[in-house]
This record gives sequence, C-alpha cells and structure tokens, in this order.
Amino acid sequence: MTNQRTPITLAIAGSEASGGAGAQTDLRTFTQLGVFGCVALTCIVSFDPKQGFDHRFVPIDPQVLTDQVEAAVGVHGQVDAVKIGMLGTVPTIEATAQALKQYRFPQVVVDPVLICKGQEPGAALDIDNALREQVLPLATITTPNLFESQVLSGMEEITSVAQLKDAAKRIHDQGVPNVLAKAGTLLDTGTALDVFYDGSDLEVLEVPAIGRERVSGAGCTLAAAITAELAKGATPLEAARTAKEVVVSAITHRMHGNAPFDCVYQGCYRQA
Ligand SMILES: Nc1ncnc2c1ncn2[C@@H]1O[C@H](COP(=O)(O)OP(=O)(O)O)[C@@H](O)[C@H]1O
Ligand SMILES: Cc1ncc(COP(=O)(O)O)c(C=O)c1O
Repeated sequence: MTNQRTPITLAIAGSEASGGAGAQTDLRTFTQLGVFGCVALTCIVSFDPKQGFDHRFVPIDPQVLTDQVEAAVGVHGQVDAVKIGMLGTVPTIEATAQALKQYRFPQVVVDPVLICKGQEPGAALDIDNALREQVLPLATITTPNLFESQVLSGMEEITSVAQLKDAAKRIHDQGVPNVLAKAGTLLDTGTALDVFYDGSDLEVLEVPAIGRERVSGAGCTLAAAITAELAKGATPLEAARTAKEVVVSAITHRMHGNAPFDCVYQGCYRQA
C-alpha cells in the first residue's frame, strides 16, 4: 500500500445512455488506467431504436454545467487533467471555455466532437467556430478525427498521410501545442493511423487495424486515455502511444448489440 495520491480527471462530456460513447466510456477508461474520474455532463444523447438508432440530443442548461464543474473542483480541490468531449451547443461551449479560464486545469484534452446527428445542420458552423475560437486555444492537446482535422485545418481534403501531417501542423499553428490527428482506417493503409505533432516531433502512430467497421466510442476512449496518462505525468506523446494500446484492446473486446454499430469496451485492458 502506498499513500501516493490518486490522480483526478474530469470529463466535460455528454451522456450516451447505452454506455458505448461519451461520459460512460470516459469513466470506464479512467478507472482502467488507475485515475479517479469525475463528470460534468454537457448533454444527453439517447439513440432511438425506432428510428435506426438516430441520436436524440438534449443539451444541459449551461449554468448546470458550470455548477457541476464547480462541484468537482470544490470536492477534490485539484483536478489533474480535463477531457472535453461533446459540447453540442454554443452556450455549452461558452460555459466550458469560461470554466477552463477560471480553473486553469494543468492539462486539457479537447476531443473536438463537431457534429451530432440529432442536431440541425445550421448549428454546425456556429459550433465549429465557437469551438475553434473559445475552447481550442485552451487545449494542451486536441484529437480531431479525419473530418474534424479537415474542418479545423481548413483543408479541402485529406486523402494521404502527407495531407494528414499537413493538417496536424496547421491545427498546431492555430495555437494548440499538441495535435493528434486521427485517420484511423480511413486512409486505406490497412492500419489505424494517427499523426502526432507538437511543433518539433512529427510522428505517425500506426497499429494493425482491427476490422474495418467503425466502432462507437473509439475516439472518446482515445482522448480519455490520453487524459488519464497526462494526469499520471506522461508526456503528450507517451500518453498518445498508451492511448492507442487502450483503443486496440477496447475495439478487440467490443460489444455487439442490436444497433448497426458495435461499441468499445475498455474493461479488458491491462497496463504493462
Ligand atoms: N479498426 C481500428 N483498429 C484499431 N484502431 C482503430 C480502428 N479504427 C479507429 N482506430 C483508432 O481509434 C482511435 C479513434 O479514431 P476515430 O474512430 O477516427 O475517432 P472518432 O471516434 O473521433 O471518429 C484512433 O486512434 C484510431 O486510429
Ligand atoms: C455523448 C457522445 N459523446 C461523444 C460521441 C462521439 O463518440 P466517438 O468516440 O464514437 O467519436 C458520441 C457519439 O455517439 C456521443 O453520443
């Protein structure tokens, strides 16, 4: 028994009731990596089995979000790392940015979940802009997927590793110290490939792909694992490497249900 303090992580994220993505996934990942997880909910997503498992989306009142962050910080005194997941509305983005400025958390991981299927398309551009202007500048690291990398870098297309590297650099140049731009399997390399860039190191992180189907919650797991590792003192690149291992395990042990997509399960991951 040591009396070393257990690191504390906070997910500012949405609930996805089936447990495959969002805050539920974040908490499981935190536990698996030995940190104590808290959640401030931003929204509630309920897949609709009557409508092809479409997303039903309900935002949480921004003041309630602010109160939850206050509660987590108030109880623990110190939060070592924060993960920002789905925010979903401009007022939620504003409340999140305000909380980040107020508490100045030592590590902030931003998974820029730009769109949610249940939202009006018109809202998407406002959300992109608000996230880019208000939350991204406060990030230690951001983890955009291929689509999000395209939007945030302003590139017309990303169809090669060279372009993904370029996107990571462009996002970094907007003031984000560390970028992990994820292609996953989408560049047809036969691997799950992401690019890490911190202003000097430009590394391709690549593992053999497990299947070809998209698995729900992979992005949440990756960002939550990075958050946990940063809270434990890893560098961003070390955290990203470990997070890829966690995702591989979570996809390998994925859950099959009635939805047309599987979802990740982190419970079998054992850290070396
Ligand atoms: N089939 C796969 N096998 C192994 N890793 C994968 C696979 N698909 C995606 N990944 C990894 O999962 C993480 C999340 O990627 P991605 O699915 O692109 O994110 P998002 O959920 O944000 O769209 C990345 O590290 C990516 O490389
Ligand atoms: C609440 C919530 N957060 C985040 C996501 C994104 O999940 P993924 O890790 O699959 O990108 C989803 C997707 O359904 C969600 O419902």
